[in-house]
Amino acid sequence: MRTIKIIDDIVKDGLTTIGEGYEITSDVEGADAILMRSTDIHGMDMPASIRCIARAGAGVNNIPHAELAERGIVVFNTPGANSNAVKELVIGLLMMGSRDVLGGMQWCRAHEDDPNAYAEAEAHKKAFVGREVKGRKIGVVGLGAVGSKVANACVDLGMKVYGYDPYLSVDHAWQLYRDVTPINDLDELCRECDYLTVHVPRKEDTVGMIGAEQLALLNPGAVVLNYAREDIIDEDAMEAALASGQVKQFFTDFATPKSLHMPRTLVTPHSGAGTVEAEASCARMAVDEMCDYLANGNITNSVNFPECHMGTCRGASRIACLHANVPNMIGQITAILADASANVQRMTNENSGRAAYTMFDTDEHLEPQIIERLRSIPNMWRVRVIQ
Ligand SMILES: NC(=O)C1=CN([C@@H]2O[C@H](COP(=O)(O)OP(=O)(O)OC[C@H]3O[C@@H](n4cnc5c(N)ncnc54)[C@H](O)[C@@H]3O)[C@@H](O)[C@H]2O)C=CC1
Ligand SMILES: O=C(O)CCC(=O)C(=O)O
Repeated sequence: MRTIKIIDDIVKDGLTTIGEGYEITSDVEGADAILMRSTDIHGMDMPASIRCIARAGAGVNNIPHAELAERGIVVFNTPGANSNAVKELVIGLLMMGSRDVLGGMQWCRAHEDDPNAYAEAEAHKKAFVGREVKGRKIGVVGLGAVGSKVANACVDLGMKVYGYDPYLSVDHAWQLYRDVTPINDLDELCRECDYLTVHVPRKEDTVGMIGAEQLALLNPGAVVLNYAREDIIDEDAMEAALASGQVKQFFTDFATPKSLHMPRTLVTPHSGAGTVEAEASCARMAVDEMCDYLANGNITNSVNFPECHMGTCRGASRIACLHANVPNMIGQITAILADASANVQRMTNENSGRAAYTMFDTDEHLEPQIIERLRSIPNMWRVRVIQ
């Protein structure tokens, strides 16, 4: 029986794909895997039993995945599974930033006991006049699963859409409407934008990438949205831009001590992906990735190990080796197997960045001392006997 520790609220619907042979445990100690969402697990004592962590969501800045790779722990995420939810909210907020919907509603509520409210509303409605987004310029920073959908939806709204993404994947490029104009320079993208929205992961080169300089390039009275991570946009710079009127309205999904006190800032409680559909599809994808890894060693959508698929084991035994991406690892593995006269049925090796993965099926079970020899190869992070 394999055991899974669930951190965070994972919707029941998403757990339905956990098949037989798995049980949910309340104790992380001794668990095989962790299923989680946004809790920050930096600094968490990670038991040696944990083989993988599946993050039901896109961002993995809450998980020390590089460090965990070296402990042989595979970290998965669920690319694209919640992107439509974020897109829909961003488009809704774009409208809120263009028409004073909230101000108008608050005015009506404040007049709930006024018998003349109906007539007074007609007289007051001018105070809530907005502008249309059609024909306005929007800059989209990051054109991945979320950004590409936001950009396309803005084209559908008749906006002039510009996108900045130096690492744009071929898949996402294919999905982009041809009316989205790619811009190779961030400052150029920001220049004279009426709207700016960020959809990049939190990493070294994205933290604070929108600062005072970029905000100053926007058209005065611009609307800015941050549904990526709290520090992609420099908060001090944003506060100053809001105070000067350079930014008319700021929407953010992150209730930081500062954002909650900034003028003309509307904050949501990290609810960009908060739809039943997104929660279920993230959970299902995370569960599928986790179970396929635990049962078969296959890796899909890992952020710290390469993609690797060998179906189900057809031999007597399947062994997976998680190791550093350095020369002569396969040479050392095969030398040990040759020494043991082990017949390898199938073998695959993949690498990405600092990590590599070698998986093989053998005709017979390997003796424990052979497994120990594999484990003792320098730069070998973990050897799993899957079957
Ligand atoms: N508020 C919420 O509930 C949610 C927030 N997010 C956040 O949004 C981020 C993006 O999500 P997805 O679109 O699903 O991820 P994704 O990985 O599909 O897209 C990210 C895009 O950012 C681009 N990028 C990376 N570095 C860049 C840079 N320096 N400059 C410009 N572009 C850069 C990548 O090339 C990629 O195309 C996530 O990492 C997460 O932090 C995602 C989903 C829900
Ligand atoms: O799990 C969540 O609720 C947050 C979603 C998110 O931020 C992400 O997918 O990156």
